[in-house]
Amino acid sequence: MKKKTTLPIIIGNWKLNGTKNKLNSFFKFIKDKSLKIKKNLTILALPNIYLNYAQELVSKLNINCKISAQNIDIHKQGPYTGETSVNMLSDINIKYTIIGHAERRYYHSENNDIIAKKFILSKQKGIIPILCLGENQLEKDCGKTEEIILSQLNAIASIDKQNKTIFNNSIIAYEPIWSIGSKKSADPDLIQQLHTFIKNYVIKFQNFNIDNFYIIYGGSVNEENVNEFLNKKNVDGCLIGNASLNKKIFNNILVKSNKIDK
Ligand SMILES: O=C[C@H](O)COP(=O)(O)O
Repeated sequence: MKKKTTLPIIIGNWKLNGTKNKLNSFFKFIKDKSLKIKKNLTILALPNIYLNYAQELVSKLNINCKISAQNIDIHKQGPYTGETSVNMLSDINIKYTIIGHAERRYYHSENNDIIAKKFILSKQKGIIPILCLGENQLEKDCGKTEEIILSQLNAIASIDKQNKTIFNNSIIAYEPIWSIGSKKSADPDLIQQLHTFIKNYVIKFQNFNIDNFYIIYGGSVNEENVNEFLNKKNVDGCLIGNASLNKKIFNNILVKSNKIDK
């Protein structure tokens, strides 16, 4: 993000889904609809095996959509079978990666320390981290939402205490775990409040020196509710799972979000 990003940021996360055929049909649809995504920063996060293919496809079709990875390994190279490094992403010109998605935290036991290391690694390589954080249902029920967010932010801030610009050139995706894939999106007013909480943390930590730092919401976002979130202050965009898998729905989300002035 060398120059200021144009908001809103709409990120589709295909998770463990997709084929070459699906990608062809998805981007062809977008192209045919002459989608007005010029205004948005639109990103599609794909399984590693499709990154290069998708990158070439959007370039060939001249579509204004960036391609992101969904994860990186904690190492840059070496005997780590099955992993993909930040160096490899950079080698194929990928500029974004999701870090610390709730599904990585849960299914792959990634803790705050691992995620903080990945965050730093991607920043060192000039790859924009899309850092996911958020509380689970139990933590929410116990009133621990802010405490959890704080511990996740502190893990990043404390990995290099001298670096008071660590959150610059990054995207934070606040995703309450209970809302992911549940069709139970969060209350947009609450999201505004929590995004403001996150932003204030970063402003204070960096002593107002914030630049190219964005906070987006994820969790059961669809074409009906997307603008309820985007209309809120300090909501710079959305991270969308299920609804990004359907080209027509994702297209509608992009068209709708383009009408928002941020
Ligand atoms: O990465 C996307 C989020 O996990 C949200 O997924 P969802 O839109 O299917 O709830």
